[in-house]
Amino acid sequence: MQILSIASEAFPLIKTGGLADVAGALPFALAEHACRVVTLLPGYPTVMRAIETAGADVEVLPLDTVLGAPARILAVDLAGLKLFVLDMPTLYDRLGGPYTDAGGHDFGDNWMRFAALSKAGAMIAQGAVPGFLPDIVHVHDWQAALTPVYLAASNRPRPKTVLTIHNLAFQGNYPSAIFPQLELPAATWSIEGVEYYGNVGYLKGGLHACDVVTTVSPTYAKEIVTEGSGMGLDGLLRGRGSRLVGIVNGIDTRVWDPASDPALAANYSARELKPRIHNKRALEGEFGLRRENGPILAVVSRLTWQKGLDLVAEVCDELVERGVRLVVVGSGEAMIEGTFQAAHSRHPDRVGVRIGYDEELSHRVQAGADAILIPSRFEPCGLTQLYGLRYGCIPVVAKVGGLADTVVDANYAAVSAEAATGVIFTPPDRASLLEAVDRTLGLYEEARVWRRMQAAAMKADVSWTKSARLYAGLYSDLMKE
Ligand SMILES: Nc1ncnc2c1ncn2[C@@H]1O[C@H](COP(=O)(O)OP(=O)(O)O[C@H]2O[C@H](CO)[C@@H](O)[C@H](O)[C@H]2O)[C@@H](O)[C@H]1O
Repeated sequence: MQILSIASEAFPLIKTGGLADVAGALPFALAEHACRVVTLLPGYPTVMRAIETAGADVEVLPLDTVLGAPARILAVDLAGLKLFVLDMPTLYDRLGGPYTDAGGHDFGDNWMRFAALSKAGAMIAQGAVPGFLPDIVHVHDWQAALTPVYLAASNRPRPKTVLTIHNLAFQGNYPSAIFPQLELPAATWSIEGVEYYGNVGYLKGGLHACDVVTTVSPTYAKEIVTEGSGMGLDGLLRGRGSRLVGIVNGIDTRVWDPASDPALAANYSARELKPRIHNKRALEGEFGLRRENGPILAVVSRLTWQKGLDLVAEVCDELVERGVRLVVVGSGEAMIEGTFQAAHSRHPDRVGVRIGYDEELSHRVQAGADAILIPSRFEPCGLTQLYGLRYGCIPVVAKVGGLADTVVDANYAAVSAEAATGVIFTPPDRASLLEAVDRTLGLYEEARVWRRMQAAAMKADVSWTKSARLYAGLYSDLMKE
């Protein structure tokens, strides 16, 4: 099967969050199921530089103008991924990140940048690149969600389409004034098309037009059809019935492997856990933490309301009172960043804070901390708890979305059966979080129980194996329709 995947980021070329991890790892797992995936990415400067640095062979393929501007497709193999890169310097060759300028503000023309990505994807899906015709088009999030809309609106043969929701909070809604520039037929300005309460809704349009909607965990698939968690799209999603499927994310177990990870001070495994302590000592050094025997709790995350990190920021003093040391790596809302920094000033050798994004450091934190706090208010899947499991960094998570699907709570029965892999709490509020921390500290005190939990966590299957099989099955069912 030939799959065209369309995403606005893919690890290791460009990453701001979990979408990149999934778009970068799933193609490898799907290869085991005879799916050949080519991923279409925008030609951001980092992507173009990576191509140049690697000295990779680039095939340049002409493309008709995309939304009125000249464009071309580069076909290249990079970091093991087969890529199409949409080279449109007017849209992508600029300073900043994939979505924001150097000051962190959204680019004003993101509607055009990602409509162009979607439109180019639709053109490729219908044979614009000689010799390439996909069986399935798999698009990710609002940035690629217009591809199924363009395809459904065309009267030429088209492949079947799958749209994956990684986070319903980001929908790509824009004023109606942009509609004429999207080059969509007038009929798509409708309730079955992209019209969304008088605006243009990219995700909304895609959710209607695609053949199957998937999201990244079974529990999130159930949550988003409810009014409380559907973010305005629950009615539409309910209407899709069995065409909405939850498939839990895996992780790239080659990149995330404590036994061989080059970022660590010492490698270790479920069988040989002892060297893990060297990573803890190294983490204490790196963050200037007081060296002692108590636990280190960690946060590696966007510092946002979604992730519930205002809750952690507010209880830093209580954590310190309990003898906990805390390490925070992340960036996001200024209030939360400031609260963590203030906690660091009050407790410089107990609360270590690194504001920013650092991929290697995130590996060292998972290897050196004892537990990772993930008190998300909603979480489609979550990957940091999976990294935590793999690295024996016990996840302490809110009972939502994929967190509930991937962690086994250390209740009495699970601990007795040596099946517990973490601590789950609900609701995501300050009191429950502190209770969960107390429970975690109690488990940590019992060294044998803790070691067994670490071993169970590290043995949990967090790979893509099962889920890649589900995606491959979904694709082949669609092809038979
Ligand atoms: N400061 C920092 N330095 C280094 N690394 C950092 C970092 N901050 C975050 N990261 C990394 O970014 C990724 C975040 O992935 P998540 O799945 O936890 O959340 P995200 O909300 O981005 O993804 C959305 O999409 C994914 C993929 O489907 C879903 O799992 C998730 O629930 C959904 O919200 C992880 O790889 C994490 O290690």
